[in-house]
Amino acid sequence: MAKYSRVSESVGLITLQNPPVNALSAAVRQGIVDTVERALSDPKVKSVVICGQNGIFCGGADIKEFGTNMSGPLLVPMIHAIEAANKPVVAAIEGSALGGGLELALGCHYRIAHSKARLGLPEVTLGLLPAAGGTQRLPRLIGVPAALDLITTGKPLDARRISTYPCPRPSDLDALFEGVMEKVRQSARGAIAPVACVQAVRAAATQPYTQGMEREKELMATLFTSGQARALQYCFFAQRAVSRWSMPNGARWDTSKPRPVHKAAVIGLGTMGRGITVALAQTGLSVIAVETQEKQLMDAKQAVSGMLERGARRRGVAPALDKISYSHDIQAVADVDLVIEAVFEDMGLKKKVFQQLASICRPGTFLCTNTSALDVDHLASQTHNPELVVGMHFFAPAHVMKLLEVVYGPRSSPQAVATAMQLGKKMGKVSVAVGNCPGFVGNRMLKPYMEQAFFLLEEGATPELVDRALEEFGFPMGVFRMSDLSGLDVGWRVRKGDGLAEPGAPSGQPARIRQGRRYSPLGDLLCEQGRFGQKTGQGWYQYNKPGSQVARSDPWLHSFLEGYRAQHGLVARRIDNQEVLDRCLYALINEGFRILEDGIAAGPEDIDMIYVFGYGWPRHRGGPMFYASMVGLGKVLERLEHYHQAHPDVPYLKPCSLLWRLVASGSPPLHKWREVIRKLHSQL
Ligand SMILES: CC/C=C/CC(=O)SCCNC(=O)CCNC(=O)[C@H](O)C(C)(C)COP(=O)(O)OP(=O)(O)OC[C@H]1O[C@@H](n2cnc3c(N)ncnc32)[C@H](O)[C@@H]1OP(=O)(O)O
Repeated sequence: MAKYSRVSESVGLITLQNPPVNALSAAVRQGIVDTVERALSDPKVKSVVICGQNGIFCGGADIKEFGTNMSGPLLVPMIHAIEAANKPVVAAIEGSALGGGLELALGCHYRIAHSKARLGLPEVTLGLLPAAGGTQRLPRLIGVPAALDLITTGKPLDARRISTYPCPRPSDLDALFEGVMEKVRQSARGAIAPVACVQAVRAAATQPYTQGMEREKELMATLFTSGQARALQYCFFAQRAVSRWSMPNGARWDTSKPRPVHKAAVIGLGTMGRGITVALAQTGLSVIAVETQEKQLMDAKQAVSGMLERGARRRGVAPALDKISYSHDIQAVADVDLVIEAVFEDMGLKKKVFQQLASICRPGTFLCTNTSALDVDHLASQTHNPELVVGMHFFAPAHVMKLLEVVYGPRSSPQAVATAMQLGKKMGKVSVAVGNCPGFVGNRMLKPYMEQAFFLLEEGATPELVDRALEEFGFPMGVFRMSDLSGLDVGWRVRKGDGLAEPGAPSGQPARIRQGRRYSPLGDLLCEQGRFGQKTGQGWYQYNKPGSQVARSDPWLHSFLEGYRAQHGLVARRIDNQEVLDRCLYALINEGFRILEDGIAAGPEDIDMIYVFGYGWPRHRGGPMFYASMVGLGKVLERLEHYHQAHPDVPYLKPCSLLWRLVASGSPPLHKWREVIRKLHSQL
C-alpha cells in the first residue's frame, strides 16, 4: 500500500507501507500508481516526495511473489511514469533502498539519502538482474565502472556525498568490459546472473536508452525462469528460516528464551580457539582466552592481536584488543557466562576439560564444545548439569566462516540451544540447530562424498579429474584440493580412532574391506608417507614448499596410484565428469535424506544452509537437498540404485527409506517434505 498526504500546502507525500521492509508487492505498486496520479493531477501540488514508513525506504520487489502469477502494475512502466512526470519527484531515502526500491529512486528526479542509508542492487544474489531500468539508469548516473561494481556484486553501499565520488571516465570501454567479464566469470563459478549483469550494463554504455532497456528485459526474461534464480531465492528464505529452529522434543525458537552472554571463555588456543576468540571479541564480548602451554599461549596472543588489528583496519574501527584477557590457568573462567572448549579433537582430553569446567564454573554457566564430530552427550555426562551443554561447531577460520552448527544432545535444555543460537547470530553467523550424531550434519554427509572420491581413484580417476568435475559444478575447491588444505592427517586420526586405518595393509581385495564394507586405504597410505597436504608440501598434489597454496599435479602420485591398482588387481577404466558428480553428490545427498529421517536436521533448509555456508556448495544450486529436488527425486533414486547394484559393498549408495517414501508419494516439492517426514516418524 502507499499512503498519500499533502504537506506544506504544495508537496504531495507518498509513503510506502508494507511491513517489515516495504517490499513492492502488487498492492504497493498499485498504491504508487494511484498516489502518483493523484499528486500529478492536483493543481495545488508542485512537487512530490516518495518515502517509506518505519525507517526503511524499500527492500525491493516482493520476493515471495516471484514464483506466483504476478498481478498488479508492472515496475518498468510505473517507474517510467514517475520519470516522465511534469512535477519534480524526490526519493527521500532512510534505511535501505534495495533492488526495485533503488530502481524506483533512480526513476525519481532527485534522491536525498540519510547518512546511514544503504543503497544497493542485490538482484544478482537472487539469480536476477535489476530489470526495472537499474542496469540502464545507474551507469548513466554514476558511470559505468561504479555501476558495474554495484550491479555485478549486489553489495550495498552507504549513502555518500557526491563530492567524494571519483569522476567516472573509462578510457577504453572494450578493455573495461572484457576485464570485468573475466573477473566476474571467475568469481561467479557458473552463476549466470553476474554475467547477464555485465551484458546489460554494456548495453547501457553502448546503446541508446530504449535499446538498452530492451536488452535488459531480454536478459531478465532468461534469468527469471532459470533454475539458478529459483535456487538463490530459495537460499534467501532458507537462510532466514533456519533461525526458526525446533527440536524433536517440541522445543522451539519462539518459546525458548536465551540468556544474555556478556563474558565468555575459550579453552584451547589452536587454530580454532584463536578464530573463536577473535569472533567473540569483535562481537563486543569480554573473553578469557585459556591455553595451558606457555609457549602456545604467547604465540596465540600474538596471532589473535594480529587478526584483530587486520580486521579492524579493514572495517575502519579500533581493534578490540582490550576485550581479551589471556591465562594459562583454567581457574580464570570461574565467573564467565559461557565457555567454548576448543582443545585438540580427542575425547579423553575433552572429557577431562569438561570435568574441570564442571567444578570450576559458577552454577548456570553454559558449557559448549567446538568438537566437529565427537559425542556431545558423552561430554555432557561429565558435568553435573548436562542440560547446560551444547556443541558450538565453528568452521575454520572461525572469525571468517559464516556457519555455526549448534548441536543439541538429548539432555540439552531449550535455553542452552536458544543462547548458543543467539550468540551465533550476534557473531554474524548463520546458526543452524542440529541433533547429536557422529559428524553432526556437515561432516556426516562429507564422509560418503569423500569415500566415493577415493573409490573413483581406485577405479581409474585422478585427483585432478575428480576436482575439475566438482569445481566445474561450482565448488570453490574439489575434494582433494580441500583435503590438502585441511590436512590429510585429520581424517587419518579419525579413521584410526574408528579402528579403520591399519598400517601396512596386504594386497588384494581383503585389504579393501574393513568392518564388512568396501574401504579405500589410499588416504592412510599417503599419511604413512608423511604426505599431509599443503602443510608438508605434498598430499594429493605437490607444492613448491610446505605451506604453499599453489597445487601442482604430482607425477609421483599418479605412479603411486598405478602401483596401488596393480597391487590390488584393479583395472583402471575411463571415468567421466558425470559419474564423478553422480557418485559423489548423490552419496552425499542420500546421507542428507538419512539425516532427515533420523531427525538430526529439522528440515532440508537446515542441511542446505550448512552446505552453502560451511562447505562451499554453490549457492546458485541452492544446497544439496534443493539440488536433489531440482534434479528430480526419481532420478536421484534411480542413479543411487544403479550405483548400489554396481557396488553392493558400499552401504552409502543404498537409497534410504525416506527417499523411497518421497518418490512413492509423488516426489512432493521440498517445502512439503516435512509432512512426509512427520508421517514417517509417527509410524516409527
Ligand atoms: C520483477 C523482478 C524485480 C526484481 C527486483 C528486486 O527488487 S529483487 C529484490 C531485491 N531486494 C532484496 O534482495 C532485498 C532483500 N532483503 C534484505 O536484504 C533485507 O531483508 C533488508 C531489506 C536489508 C532488511 O534486513 P533485516 O535484517 O532488517 O531483516 P530481514 O532480512 O530479517 O527481513 C525481515 C523479513 O522481511 C522479509 N523480506 C525482506 N526483504 C524482502 C523482499 N524483498 N521481499 C519479500 N520479503 C522480504 C524477510 O524474509 C524477513 O521475513 P521473515 O518472515 O522474518 O523471514
